[in-house]
Amino acid sequence: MTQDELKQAVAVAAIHYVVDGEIIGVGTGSTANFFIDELAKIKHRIKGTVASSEATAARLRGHGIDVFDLNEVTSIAVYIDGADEITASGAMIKGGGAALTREKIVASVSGKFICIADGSKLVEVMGKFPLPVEVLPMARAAVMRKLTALGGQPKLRTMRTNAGSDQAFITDNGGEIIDVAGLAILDPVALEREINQVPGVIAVGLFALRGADVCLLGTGDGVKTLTF
Ligand SMILES: O=C(CO)[C@H](O)[C@H](O)COP(=O)(O)O
Repeated sequence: MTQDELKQAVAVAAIHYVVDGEIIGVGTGSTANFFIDELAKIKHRIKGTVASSEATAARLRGHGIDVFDLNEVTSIAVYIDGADEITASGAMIKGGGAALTREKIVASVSGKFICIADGSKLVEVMGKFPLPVEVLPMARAAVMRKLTALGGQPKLRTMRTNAGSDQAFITDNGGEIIDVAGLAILDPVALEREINQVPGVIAVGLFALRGADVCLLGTGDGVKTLTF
């Protein structure tokens, strides 16, 4: 099976976790996009959604699915999102799609976090995928020095402009993303706490303090359910 077929399979499996009549938190990325397309088929069963990015909100609205501002909502039954890496204990690296801050906020107010991922995302030790950290632009250099001191190799995420030059990638929140390579994350909870308290950090893409409750993992042998 291709990686896209595995993503599609876990998106279909995730529909089982959608709670009728409730608000559903929706993540960002290619796997989440497959899920949005599946959710559209049962949109009459849910009250609406909260989106973790402008891109996700646009895709949901494109399907005619209601998207609520988080401030209008008191509870979210379940949050469904992909991951860049996930461990056997449910800790994740997220933020490859630059939506880590909103993803963390929506996940934090959700009853359950269902991670949907193809099998390549399951790792023993996280860190091969560079850890995304969203920062206030004025703190970029200071935070990079701290991340270097922690043993990482930080790099500012850039994007190519229409004019062909590179400029800092700007998130939905007006932040910048630093991708940190070279970390072997042996204690994800401790590292998440440590990076969280660096002034200028908006959010770190480590989801260990609040990890996944369930991971639907797409494999050649079908969708495996890991419960944490
Ligand atoms: O954290 C994310 C976006 O910020 C995504 O969940 C993560 O990057 C996985 O993306 P994909 O489903 O495209 O592999």
